[in-house]
Amino acid sequence: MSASSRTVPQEQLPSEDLHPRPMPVINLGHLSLDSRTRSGVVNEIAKACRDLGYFQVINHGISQAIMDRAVEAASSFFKLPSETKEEYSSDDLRQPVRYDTSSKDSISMSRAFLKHYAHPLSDWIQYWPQKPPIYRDCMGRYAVEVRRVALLLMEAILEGLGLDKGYLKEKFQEGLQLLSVNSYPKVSHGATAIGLAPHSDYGFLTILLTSCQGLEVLDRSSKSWKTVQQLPHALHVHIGDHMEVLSNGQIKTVIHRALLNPEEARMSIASIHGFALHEKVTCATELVDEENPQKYKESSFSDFLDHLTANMDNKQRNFLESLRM
Ligand SMILES: O=C(O)CCC(=O)C(=O)O
Ligand SMILES: [Fe+2]
Repeated sequence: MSASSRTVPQEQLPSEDLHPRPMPVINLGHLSLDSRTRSGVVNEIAKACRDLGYFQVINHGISQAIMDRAVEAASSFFKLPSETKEEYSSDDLRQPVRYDTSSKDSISMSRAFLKHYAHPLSDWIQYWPQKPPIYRDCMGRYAVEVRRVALLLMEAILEGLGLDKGYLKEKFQEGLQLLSVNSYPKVSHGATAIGLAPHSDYGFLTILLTSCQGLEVLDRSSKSWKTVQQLPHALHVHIGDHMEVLSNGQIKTVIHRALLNPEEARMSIASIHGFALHEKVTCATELVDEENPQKYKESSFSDFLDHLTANMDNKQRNFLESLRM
């Protein structure tokens, strides 16, 4: 993740409204229907990506039970005693599993998180917490399902950019999946209402499952925060830094933040999808020409980790800015 470096600090901008405004909701089931219906959905996704960079998906094929159990596993993990959770603490960003609280990374204002890789599951699951006993099974099932959705979405987004169906398919198939499992307390009197400060996510796209309202996205045209609606059985999707690079700036990364919920403690599970650790992401040559010269340098997830490590205490550690040509 990279913190935003816009001129007005996003922390200081008020949320535009207290009530969620409708956001595009895409029926993913329609992607597998006849080609006319599919291209209608691809166009809807392309428009949402170009205009906003975020949308929600329904009819994605992940059962409510799988989603509920993943949230339950996450919430049970954070209820464990601190000593148990701290077994996973590390300053080394390359550890396969990492637990931390607000203190160290410069964007967690009031958040505890557990981050771990999830694909290929058989390589990583051995490092995941064994407590609570349901964690590996419930989070593993969700991870596999949400990755299937991410691959479907990637294919549709690339198609919407005019790239071939199957563009870089192998690199996406072999790509990494990072789960950021987040826990926020209920807002308490006199404390900051921001759980996670404004930032963008590094990968191509992020799919978020949240237990209750709290996520906000920065609307580029009005420069105001939009509350992300909490629709039953929907998942929220937003574009990350590497999709902006791949599309040569045709679609842009999304600055977002998490507010604490006044009613209840909040859990979220962000599934971030990118290429494999050392695989470089570059602007698609098909989207570069004289009128649209290459706008970003190539980079990998490993380069991103190096950037974060070198800018640990720096709130302006914007990865995407460092790639601009
Ligand atoms: O908790 C949320 O709603 C957002 C989490 C997030 O942005 C992240 O983990 O990168
Ligand atoms: Fe994020």
